[in-house]
Amino acid sequence: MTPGSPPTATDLPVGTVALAAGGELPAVTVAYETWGEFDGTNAVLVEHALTGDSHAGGDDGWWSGLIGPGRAVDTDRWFVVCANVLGGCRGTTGPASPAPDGRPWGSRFPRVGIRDQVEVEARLADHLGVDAWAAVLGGSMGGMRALEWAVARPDRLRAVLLLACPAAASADQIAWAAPQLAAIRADPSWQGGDYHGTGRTPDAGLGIARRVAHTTYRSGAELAARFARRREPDGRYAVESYLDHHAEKLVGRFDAGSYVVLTEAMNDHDIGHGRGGVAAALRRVRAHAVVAGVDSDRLYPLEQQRELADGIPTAERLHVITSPSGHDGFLTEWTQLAGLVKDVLG
Ligand SMILES: CC(=O)SCCNC(=O)CCNC(=O)[C@H](O)C(C)(C)COP(=O)(O)OP(=O)(O)OC[C@H]1O[C@@H](n2cnc3c(N)ncnc32)[C@H](O)[C@@H]1OP(=O)(O)O
Ligand SMILES: N[C@@H](CCO)C(=O)O
Repeated sequence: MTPGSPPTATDLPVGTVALAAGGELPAVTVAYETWGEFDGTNAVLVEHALTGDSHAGGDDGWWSGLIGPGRAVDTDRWFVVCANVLGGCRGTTGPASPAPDGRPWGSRFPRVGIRDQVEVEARLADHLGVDAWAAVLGGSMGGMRALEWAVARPDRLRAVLLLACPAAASADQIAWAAPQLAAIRADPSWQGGDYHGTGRTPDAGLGIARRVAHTTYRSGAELAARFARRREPDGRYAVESYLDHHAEKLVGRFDAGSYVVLTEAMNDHDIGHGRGGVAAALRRVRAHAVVAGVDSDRLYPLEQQRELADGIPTAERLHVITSPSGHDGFLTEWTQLAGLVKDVLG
């Protein structure tokens, strides 16, 4: 494929995955896209967040401002790979996928973690012939996977960008996830997680989850500046209408079962578990590390990225992204993100 040409999208079977917490998941498929041309040393892995997918680049990708010819991740130079995460709903095996018996996994889908997700990505790297990534870049849940790469497979990446992510999910983050999970499970259409193929989907529950989550992804100051106490012609507060819109969009493009699986994977994230604690785990990192947070992020506050920057021997300092957009700043602040990406890619 020639640099700058359209992405290639592929489904790759990677076999049975032995899960870090026990048990196994058979017949796993990973869906991924690539941009640019592989020369043996120039592969960059981009890790998506909770509701993202493999479509990071191109003109309509979720990181389109950063990935493409002449952009910070220049696809004329770098071979960019982005895979849909294990447990997701965009091609990689998740609860909506058929199990080996042909029925959807549904409630039978096991509890998978960030470590399992990275194991699947490592098999993809093996398939692509990538011995070591030039860099792994990720924010939020994608940052958790990038960190897992750097800690668990230090010889398989030369640089890492960790954006708006923690060493371990905090009580506050698990707390914000709790009403989201409860809303989905309380929806009568959830049917214990076995709603796939029944013609009923827990849209109301997923929509409530997104409203809660999206509020935590933005800052109070931003909401005040954008919406204040204004109302829509139908009487809803403008900020309610905004959340309704984001709920409706997510319901239209995402599976509630995946939302539950991935939210629990984030809750379970603890880079130090079984590795002598967070500090010991962070000391394993050898890749050049750039760590950044968003100053207005109330969900993954800067203290968490400071812990990473202080604990990772190869991280020089904490970079602070200035943004009114809260946690979502890692998806919107193109100019500042481009500077960080250039720093990582050297
Ligand atoms: C493009 C894709 O395919 S996305 C698929 C992959 N998705 C991901 O990776 C998830 C990551 N993305 C996201 O979470 C979000 O889309 C973000 C963070 C990028 C959005 O951030 P921003 O660009 O700052 O958008 P913002 O939060 O201001 O929302 C804008 C939307 O709100 C709508 N909106 C604004 N005010 C109101 C209001 N009062 N009432 C109703 N809707 C409103 C806008 O019309 C706009 O709608 P649109 O997105 O359908 O065009
Ligand atoms: N807006 C992001 C936030 C999660 O980090 C998403 O939907 O994936």
